[in-house]
Amino acid sequence: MAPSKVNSAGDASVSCSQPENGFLNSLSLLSSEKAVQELLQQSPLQSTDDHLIEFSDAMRTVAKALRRAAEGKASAQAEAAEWKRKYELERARNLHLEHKGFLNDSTTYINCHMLEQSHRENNGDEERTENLGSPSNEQSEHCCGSNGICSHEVLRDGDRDSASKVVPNKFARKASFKLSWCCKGDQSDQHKHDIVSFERGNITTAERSSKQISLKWESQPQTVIILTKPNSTSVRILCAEMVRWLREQKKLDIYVEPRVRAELLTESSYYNFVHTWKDETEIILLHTKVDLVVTLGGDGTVLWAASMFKGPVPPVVPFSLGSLGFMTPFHSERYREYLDSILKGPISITLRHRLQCHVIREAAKNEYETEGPILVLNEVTIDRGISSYLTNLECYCDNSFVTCVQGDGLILSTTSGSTAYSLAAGGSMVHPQVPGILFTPICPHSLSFRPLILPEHVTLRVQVPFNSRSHAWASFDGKDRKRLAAGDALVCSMAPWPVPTACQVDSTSDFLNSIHDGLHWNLRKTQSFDGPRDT
Ligand SMILES: NC(=O)c1ccc[n+]([C@@H]2O[C@H](COP(=O)([O-])OP(=O)(O)OC[C@H]3O[C@@H](n4cnc5c(N)ncnc54)[C@H](O)[C@@H]3O)[C@@H](O)[C@H]2O)c1
Ligand SMILES: Nc1ncnc2c1ncn2[C@@H]1O[C@H](COP(=O)(O)OP(=O)(O)OP(=O)(O)O)[C@@H](O)[C@H]1O
Repeated sequence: MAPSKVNSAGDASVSCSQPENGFLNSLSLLSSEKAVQELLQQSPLQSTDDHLIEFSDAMRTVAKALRRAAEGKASAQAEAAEWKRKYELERARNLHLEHKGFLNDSTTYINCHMLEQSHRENNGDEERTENLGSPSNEQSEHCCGSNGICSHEVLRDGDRDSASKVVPNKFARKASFKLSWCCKGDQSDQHKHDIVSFERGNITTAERSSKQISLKWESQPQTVIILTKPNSTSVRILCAEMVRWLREQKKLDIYVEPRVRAELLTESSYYNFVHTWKDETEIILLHTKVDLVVTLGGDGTVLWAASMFKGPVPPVVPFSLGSLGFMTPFHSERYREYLDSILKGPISITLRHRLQCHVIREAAKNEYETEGPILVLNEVTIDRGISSYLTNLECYCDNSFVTCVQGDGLILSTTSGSTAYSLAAGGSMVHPQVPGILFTPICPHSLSFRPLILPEHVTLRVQVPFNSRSHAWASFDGKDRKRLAAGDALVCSMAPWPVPTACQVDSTSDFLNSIHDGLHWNLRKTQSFDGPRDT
């Protein structure tokens, strides 16, 4: 009988030494197959299997340990980056103050103080000093008491000491305001943190989700920044008109971008009073000077405005001069009427949450090499860029494995961004006031990949694995593309600084108007009355 062999893969191979004898060959084949069956049931193979199972278990344990180590590293790096950013912000602020002589020159101190005082008095605004400079003793936790929160809490403008008490900024010219959560048209007594109450052992939910947020100025706004869509004649004309009106009728200080100031001055030297800034350091400090942001353009201009404020954002009034205008409820023709009532207040606002993203490089030797955070109002997208290969993205939520995205990419979106790219990729539309993060795949190569909505408190990590065929690309509100190489990760969580946007009516009406007018949501001709019906 011809000898039968089993190769390393467990396949049987038969050597036939006498090919001329067909009958004998068939016989030997049959007996070889039998021998193979017998061999397969023998213990050496069984034990090989056992070893393989043991080995793969061990590999899995090693992989798990490696993943945990990588996760620990990523979150430590994210935390380090956040501390670095805070340090840099503080340093920039100190440099700026030093530059202005506020810190060292006592003469300047007094002069500035007097100047500031006289400016306030000229504006009939002595009250503002009290608001900003001397929080009363009862204001131990929230200076506005329990019925609402103040501007410095929403804007978190960093003027707090380590014990989290408000450090009064004597020179701040910013108007202060108070936010309160109203329910069915009434001012609610409940503070924003009263989401649940525990009475007599029962847990009940407060009606937080139905509450409209109202902003009430506690001192008159004095400084407005106008941000405009570039290369638009209608925007340029409106901007010039609005600057003149705000100056002459409302006596406001006005900031515009350097490009816009140059355009205004080309038109007339009248616009010499308009302020601008020179460099990034001054942009970082804008939120300490500006009371209100006005945008003239479409949604892209609102995104642009939000991106200028890497920390706290003053209330934004978005005027619609674009094609879609999901976040721009104010019609530009009626700007006088709208601005008049907004400057008086109170106004309904939508607190639009932003996501804070860190790119963590595998190659970073230490936390100082980690890139600074990027804040997005709509979404961060991780996609395949120009690569023709599927993305392979490992996703974790608070260090638990979520899934691997194999497809064109992944969108991590805010609820404000739910009507933008995420919607086009099949995500749900979510009211902007709902706190959450949307996890929406882009063209997943799988039949069962439904989009997710995760709670606001989670930290998401999207990692390009080492066995990925190509790089991935991250983009932030459709801008600023960054390459993610194998081993790089993007860590994303809710940012502490929302964008407060003024509502035309209220948060819910504005959202519904946008999906009806902007997207023609569920538009269908009404079925006619005549025809068959249930009897
Ligand atoms: N396939 C898509 O739908 C797709 C692709 C790429 C980017 N985008 C979106 O474009 C945004 C960048 O906007 P841009 O103006 O700088 O670029 P853009 O000029 O290309 O305009 C994108 C369009 O998206 C609309 N849009 C933006 N934010 C929106 C929102 N929150 N809700 C509803 N519609 C919104 C804008 O009105 C505009 O019509 C990105 O954040 C992304 O969401 C969408
Ligand atoms: N001040 C600005 N400086 C530089 N770029 C800006 C500025 N404002 C807007 N942009 C950019 O210009 C582009 C178009 O802006 P925007 O979306 O506001 O106008 P639109 O396309 O006419 O309106 P819509 O978004 O409604 O279609 C966006 O990509 C946006 O990022």
